[in-house]
Amino acid sequence: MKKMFMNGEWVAACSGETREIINPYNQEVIATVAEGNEKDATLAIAAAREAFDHGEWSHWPARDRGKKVHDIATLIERDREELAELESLDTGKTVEESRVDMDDIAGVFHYFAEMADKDGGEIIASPIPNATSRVVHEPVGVCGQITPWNYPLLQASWKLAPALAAGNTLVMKPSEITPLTSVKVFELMEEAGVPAGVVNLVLGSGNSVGAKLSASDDVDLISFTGGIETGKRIMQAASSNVKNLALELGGKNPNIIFADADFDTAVDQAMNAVFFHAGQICSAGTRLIVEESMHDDFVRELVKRVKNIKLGSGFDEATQMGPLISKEHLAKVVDYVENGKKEGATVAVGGEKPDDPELQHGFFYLPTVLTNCTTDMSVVQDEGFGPVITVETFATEEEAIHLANDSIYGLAGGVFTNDIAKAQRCVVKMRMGTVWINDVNLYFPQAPWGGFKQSGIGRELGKTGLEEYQETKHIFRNLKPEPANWF
Ligand SMILES: NC(=O)c1ccc[n+]([C@@H]2O[C@H](COP(=O)([O-])OP(=O)(O)OC[C@H]3O[C@@H](n4cnc5c(N)ncnc54)[C@H](O)[C@@H]3O)[C@@H](O)[C@H]2O)c1
Ligand SMILES: C[N+](C)(C)CC=O
Repeated sequence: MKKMFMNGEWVAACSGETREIINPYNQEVIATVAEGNEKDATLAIAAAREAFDHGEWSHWPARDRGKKVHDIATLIERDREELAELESLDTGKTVEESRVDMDDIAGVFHYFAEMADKDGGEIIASPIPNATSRVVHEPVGVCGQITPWNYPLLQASWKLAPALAAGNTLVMKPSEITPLTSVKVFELMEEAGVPAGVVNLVLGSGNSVGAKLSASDDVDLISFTGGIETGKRIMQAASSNVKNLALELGGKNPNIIFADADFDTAVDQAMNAVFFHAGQICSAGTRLIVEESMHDDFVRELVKRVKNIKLGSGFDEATQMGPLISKEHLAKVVDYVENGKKEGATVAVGGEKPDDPELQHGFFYLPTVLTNCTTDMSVVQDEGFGPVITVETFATEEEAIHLANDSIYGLAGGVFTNDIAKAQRCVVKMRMGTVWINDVNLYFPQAPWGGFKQSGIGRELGKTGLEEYQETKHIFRNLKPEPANWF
């Protein structure tokens, strides 16, 4: 049984309960893990609180903390293949995709390790004579970190690395469906010699462990990646002690395709945007907004290529798309498409589960293109989180921008055109945290990631990703103390 990590020890759940982890490709049990609850969360929070309030970690020289974070990255690189296979077993994504994730993850740890000792604070020009004014950054304290199932270790790394580099202590709760690589990375952090109590892992459900982390007065910051409704609940719970809050929520991401775009690139990237990891990506380009004059050619080519996507086991090199994460999620995607059909969308390809006998034990759904879509349809407005792309058309640049912005979300979007001035005009008006020109779904440690509107609050990665884990302190020093004689 996989255990939880608290105060430097591997422990079972207080209740003794366990949970079975299922392979979404064939529904086989791949692991049994401890199933913690509020009591376990309380113990982990206490360990993190003690380590922050009375431990040495937050007072270590920043350079030494950076070295420790580098060591974690090196161990991830050493165990890259094991981690990638574990991630694919747990999520169903292809091992090739998981290998890319592991390289990204090691890169994130190296990036924040490098940043750990680069901040010397700032001297302010004091408006008061005979005084100095200095700004420094300090760790926030105890951080609660809650992650989703679609990119289990990648999303964890975006939280763990900056929190540690900045000198915080933390309690992480991974998704209860996909905890395996998080357990492994805590083993690596133990091996790297991160002091006891600094990093703590509690496994269990959102309603118990996650809710406890969000509401506890002993937690100073909550960083959450997941769905919008959960984010709203966490935001409410976090108000109990006015926690610092970072929310990375969902997206319904448009790709505007102008008729002057490179045709083959645009078709190819429209597919990359949505069919990686079966569309279970927050920034998946699920909403195609295509210029009227090229619509028919574009859809014809798209459908031709989508028909050839090979579904299967993530461990088969020929597989291009794996299953959805669970039976429940598959049922949601089925309903989502059925609703779209009722609203008038046309299924150009897909639109059902595959009938291939080899795929009947997994949670598979066919890659799907829906045409004749309009902005008022639920398939255009709601995040389906499956391999489903909707197609709308536009006649003018203004209309394309209007459609792209017609959403409660604002995570990411793309523009495909060979007219750079046109691209720049669109970028300025698109209300999203990331906009790609002639590309899709790119992210790297140096650039901030996060959403406008209801896609979230705050930014991970980049300089801002470290700042989320820092408090800012102003230190004023009077060089000529004397009575003010006001009273
Ligand atoms: N913006 C981003 O960078 C980003 C990245 C990845 C995923 N996501 C989003 O994540 C969602 C998919 O992930 P999911 O289905 O795991 O999301 P989810 O909201 O169901 O769960 C996410 C995490 O929250 C926990 N949780 C559930 N209820 C909770 C509660 N009441 N209090 C505290 N924690 C609770 C879950 O156990 C899990 O660990 C999608 O909407 C996707 O867009 C966003
Ligand atoms: C943030 N990202 C794109 C890595 C994963 C979103 O689900």
